[in-house]
Amino acid sequence: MVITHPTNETYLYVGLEFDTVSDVKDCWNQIQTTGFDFISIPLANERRDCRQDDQNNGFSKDLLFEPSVSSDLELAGNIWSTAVLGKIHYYPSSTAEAIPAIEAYVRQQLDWAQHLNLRTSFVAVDVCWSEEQHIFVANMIASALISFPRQSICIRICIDGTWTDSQQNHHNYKKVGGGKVMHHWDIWNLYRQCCDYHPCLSVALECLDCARPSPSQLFFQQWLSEPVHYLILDTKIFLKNRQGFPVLSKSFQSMLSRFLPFSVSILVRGEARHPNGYASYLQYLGYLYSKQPTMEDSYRVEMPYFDYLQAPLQPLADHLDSQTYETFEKDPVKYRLYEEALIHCFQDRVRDDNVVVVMVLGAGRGPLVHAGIRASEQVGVKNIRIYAIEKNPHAVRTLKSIQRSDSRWQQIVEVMEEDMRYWNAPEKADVIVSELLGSFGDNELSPECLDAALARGLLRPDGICIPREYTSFLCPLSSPKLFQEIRGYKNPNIPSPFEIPYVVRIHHGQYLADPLPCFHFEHLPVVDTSSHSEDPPSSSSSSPCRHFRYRRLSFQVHGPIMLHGFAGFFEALLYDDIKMSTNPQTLSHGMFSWFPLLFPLSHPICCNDSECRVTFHIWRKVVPGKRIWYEWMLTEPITTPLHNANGHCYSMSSSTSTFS
Ligand SMILES: C[S@@+](CC[C@H](N)C(=O)[O-])C[C@H]1O[C@@H](n2cnc3c(N)ncnc32)[C@H](O)[C@@H]1O
Repeated sequence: MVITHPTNETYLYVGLEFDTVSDVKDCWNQIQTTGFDFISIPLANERRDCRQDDQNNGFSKDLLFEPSVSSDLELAGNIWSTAVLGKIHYYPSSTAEAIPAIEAYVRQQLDWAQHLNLRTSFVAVDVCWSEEQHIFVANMIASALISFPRQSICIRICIDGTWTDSQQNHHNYKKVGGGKVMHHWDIWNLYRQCCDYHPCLSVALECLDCARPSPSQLFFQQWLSEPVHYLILDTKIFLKNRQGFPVLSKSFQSMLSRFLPFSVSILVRGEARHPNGYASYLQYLGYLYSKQPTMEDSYRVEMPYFDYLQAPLQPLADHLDSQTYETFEKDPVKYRLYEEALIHCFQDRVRDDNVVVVMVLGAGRGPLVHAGIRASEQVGVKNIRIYAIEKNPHAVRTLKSIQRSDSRWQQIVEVMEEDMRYWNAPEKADVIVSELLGSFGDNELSPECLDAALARGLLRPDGICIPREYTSFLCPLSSPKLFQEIRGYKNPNIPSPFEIPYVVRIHHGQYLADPLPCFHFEHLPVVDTSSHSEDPPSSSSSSPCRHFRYRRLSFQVHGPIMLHGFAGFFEALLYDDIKMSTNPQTLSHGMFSWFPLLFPLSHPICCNDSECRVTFHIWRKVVPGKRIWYEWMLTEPITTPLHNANGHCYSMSSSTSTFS
C-alpha cells in the first residue's frame, strides 16, 4: 500500500530486503500483509555458489550460478517486473586472472534477472576496496549495461560515518592498516564516468550504522543532483521513542527530507526490532512523509517541466501561439509587479489633467494593457490613452476582440499591428511598458527592440520605460541528469546539442556558487532622434557595438564536484525599487513565467579542489538587423573549446523578413 502525501498527492514507495529467500512467495505475502511496495532479493543462491578459494578472493574458477528461487512461476510476471529488485552476488577480484570467472558469474545473474523482467539489479560496492578493485567492478558494470540494455543497475554505496566530511576526507581517506581507500562520492563518480553517464545506472545510499552528526552541505551538494533512486535504511539506525517505537534521529530525518522531493524510494533492511515487526517501521516512514511540507502552488505548476529541455522562445522572429500566451497570463506575480510599478509611476508623475500617454510595446493578448487600466483607476488618472502595439497578427485579433467587448478599452485603447522598431507613432509616450524579457534577460531581444523604438523618439525626454533596466546573472551548475538529457537531445538541424542554451526548470541540479551579474541593459529616453527618426535599425544605422557584450566571471566552487554548465537568470528593475527577479537570491516568489537558461558544457568538468576556481567567459555577439548569439567557454579549472563559435549552432534572429 503505497504511502501518499495528504496534500501533495505524491507517493513514497517503501520496500523490504531479504538477505536469503527460502520461499519467494512467502516473502511476497509477508510484505503484502505489512504494506510494503516491493522486495529486494538476492539473485544467486550464495551458499551453493560461493566456494572458498583464497587465491581468487572467494571464488573458484568454475563458478556455477544457481538462482535463489526455483522458478519464474513462483510470482506473477507483473510482480517480477514492478515489485522485485535483484541483488547481484559477487566479490571484487584483486587479481586480474579471477576477473573472467567473476564476470561470467555476474552475467549469469543479470541474464536471469532479464528473464524475470526485473527492472533493477543492485550491485553493492565496498568503500574499503582499493581503487583498482573499483575499476575492475566499474569495467564489469559498463559492459553489462551494454549487454543487458533492458536492465538498470543500481550501485549500492554505504555512506556510514562519511557524510560530515571535509574535503580532506576525499583525498586522505586511509584504510585502517595502510592503503588508500576512496570516499563514497568519488567511488560513485568513478563508476558513473566509467559507464559514461549511462542513463540506466543509478545509485542507492546505504545507511547501516546510527551514530553520526548531521550531513554536511558538501554531502547534499554532491548527492542531491545524482540519480539517487534508493535510500537503504538498516533497522539498526532506528532509535526507540518512549513507547518503544522505531524513530530516526534528527540527522537522518533531515537527510530524508532533502531526498524525498527527488522521488527516492526507501528500502528497509535488517532484523525487525519491534514486537509489531516491520509494520512499525513502515508506519513511522509514512508519518515522516506526511510531515513533508505542502508544495507551493508555483512548484506544483512547474513539476511537469522538471528537467525538461526547451528551446528558448523567439517572440521577435516567431509568432507565439495562443497556449504560450495563456501560460504567461496565469503568472500570479508578474502582472501584479507591473501593476505596482505603474501605480507608483502614475502617483509620481501625474500632476494635472493632461492626457497621460502609455505605450504597451509587444502587448500580446493584453495583460499589461489591463494592468495599465487598473493602475490608472487606482491612482485616479483622469485622462489616459494606451497604445497596444503588437506585431503578431493573431494576438492583434485578440486585442481587437477585447476592444469590441470592453467599453473602457473603446474609450482609451488604440490597438495597432506594428513592429515597434519601425512604428511611426502619432505622439510621444509618457510611459513605455514592455515585457520582452527572456530567461536570460536580453535573449528575447528586448535591447534591440526597445532601443530601436526609443531611437525613433517614441518616449518623451522625461518619459519612463518600464522596465528601466535589467541584468542577467550566471552561476555554475552540477547536473548529471541534464548532461544526460542534453546528450540525448535530438535535433537534425543542430550540429552539437551542447552548444545551444536551453530553457529548463532545473530539478536534479545544484548551483555551485552564488550567481554573479553578467550583461546589463538600460532604457532611457533618447533626446536627439534626428539621425534615427526615418530609418529602420538596419546594419547601416545601428552600431554592431551597441548591444555587443563580453563578460568574464570567476567563481569559487567547493569541490570535489562535477561541473556540467551554467544557469542563467535575470533581475529587472521595473520602476523605482520594484524589481522582478528569477535570480534565486532575490527571487520574486511564486513567479513561474521564466525558467533558468542553461549554457551547457560539452564535457563534464571535474572541480577537484575544495576551493576550485572556475572562470567562465561569455560573449553576446550581434550582426545588426540579422542575428544575435552567445558564445561561451571556460579557462579554469581547464580551458574548453569555445561553444557556439560564430553562432553555428544557435542564434536569435532579429531579421525583418518574417514579417514581410
Ligand atoms: C513575451 S511576450 C509578452 C506579451 C504580453 N505583453 C504579456 O506580458 O503577456 C512579447 C510580445 O512582444 C511581441 N513582440 C516582440 N517583438 C516585437 C516587436 N518588435 N514589435 C511588436 N511586438 C513585438 C511578441 O509578439 C509578443 O506578443
